[in-house]
Amino acid sequence: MSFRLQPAAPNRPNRCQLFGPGSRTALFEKMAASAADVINLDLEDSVAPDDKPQARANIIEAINDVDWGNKHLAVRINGLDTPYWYRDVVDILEQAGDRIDQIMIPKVGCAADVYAVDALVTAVESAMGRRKPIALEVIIESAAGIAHVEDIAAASPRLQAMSLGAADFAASMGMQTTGIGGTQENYYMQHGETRHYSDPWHWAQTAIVAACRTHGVLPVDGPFGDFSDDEGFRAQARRSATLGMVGKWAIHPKQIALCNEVFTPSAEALAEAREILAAMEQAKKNGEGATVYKGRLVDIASIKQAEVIVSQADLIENNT
Ligand SMILES: CC(C)(COP(=O)(O)OP(=O)(O)OC[C@H]1O[C@@H](n2cnc3c(N)ncnc32)[C@H](O)[C@@H]1OP(=O)(O)O)[C@@H](O)C(=O)NCCC(=O)NCCSC(=O)C[C@H](O)C(=O)O
Ligand SMILES: [Mg+2]
Repeated sequence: MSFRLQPAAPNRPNRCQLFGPGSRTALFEKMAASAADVINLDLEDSVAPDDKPQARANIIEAINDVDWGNKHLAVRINGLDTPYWYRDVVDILEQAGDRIDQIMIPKVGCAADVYAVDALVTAVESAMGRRKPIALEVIIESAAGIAHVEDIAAASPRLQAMSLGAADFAASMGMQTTGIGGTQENYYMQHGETRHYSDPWHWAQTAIVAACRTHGVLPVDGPFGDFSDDEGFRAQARRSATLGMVGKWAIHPKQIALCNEVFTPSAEALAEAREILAAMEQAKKNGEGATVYKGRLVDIASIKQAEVIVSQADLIENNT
């Protein structure tokens, strides 16, 4: 136990991050009208190289002109290994108004990657007299990223969120799969005649959650590629929520409701959390630190567990 308190993560809903290519302007109004908490306008891998300048211009226009309501509005810039990223940052922060909230940095491999973008953002903000500080989010999607995950989580006071990018992560790790998230056919234990499927993303997810929780950053699960597989999406998202992630990406509008369903505590979970708090309140009055709730132990740590669920529900109720 450390005497230092764990810092709180940003107090905003982040159940669903809806992505759309900056080159598909027809999607922007639909994204704005959706039920996603966060919008990620993309300049990176969903935009072909020849379309990058036009996509940048489209996104600047959309930031200025579309009514984004109360959505947290982010732009995914190109990676630091490309010639595009600095112009993404400079053009957006020079030409887009204050409605933009956040820049997402893909393929972050070390803390210095975040430092470099932070330095550029800080310089442009200062030169332009921008009053609203731009937040950052990062994607962990490489072997280097996961190896340096804790340093990355601590890299900038601007950092608000960190996602696992399953597709690039799998490629960087040399994983033998073309699936983006979810169950992988060849990742199982054999017990007698029965296959027990295991979760190849689990280790990276827990490393991300631990790094994020240590440094007050929101941990987010990335894409699930097969948007025709609702149950596969639910299973992946439920595992992520159980591990402490606060939300997941939607790469198709079908996935928005699934994100919101899984990352909003259910009425049953909320009722149980409130009953545990009431049971512990009664225990306190009785001078006890532990008591029995539905035949199981609850103690002072149970109060903190229950408060996670109650505060998630309150946050969503107060912001939607
Ligand atoms: C996946 C898509 C290319 C599918 O597009 P489309 O063929 O148009 O889908 P549908 O015909 O099924 O669309 C039905 C209606 O929904 C609208 N739509 C489609 N996509 C979106 C969206 N993203 N936001 C809002 N609305 C959307 C269509 O216009 C249809 O509307 P209507 O005609 O009125 O009914 C497409 O969904 C898409 O481009 N998705 C996002 C892709 C993307 O951004 N990818 C980047 C993130 S994932 C990644 O980069 C990997 C990661 O980094 C890693 O390494 O893991
Ligand atoms: Mg990627």
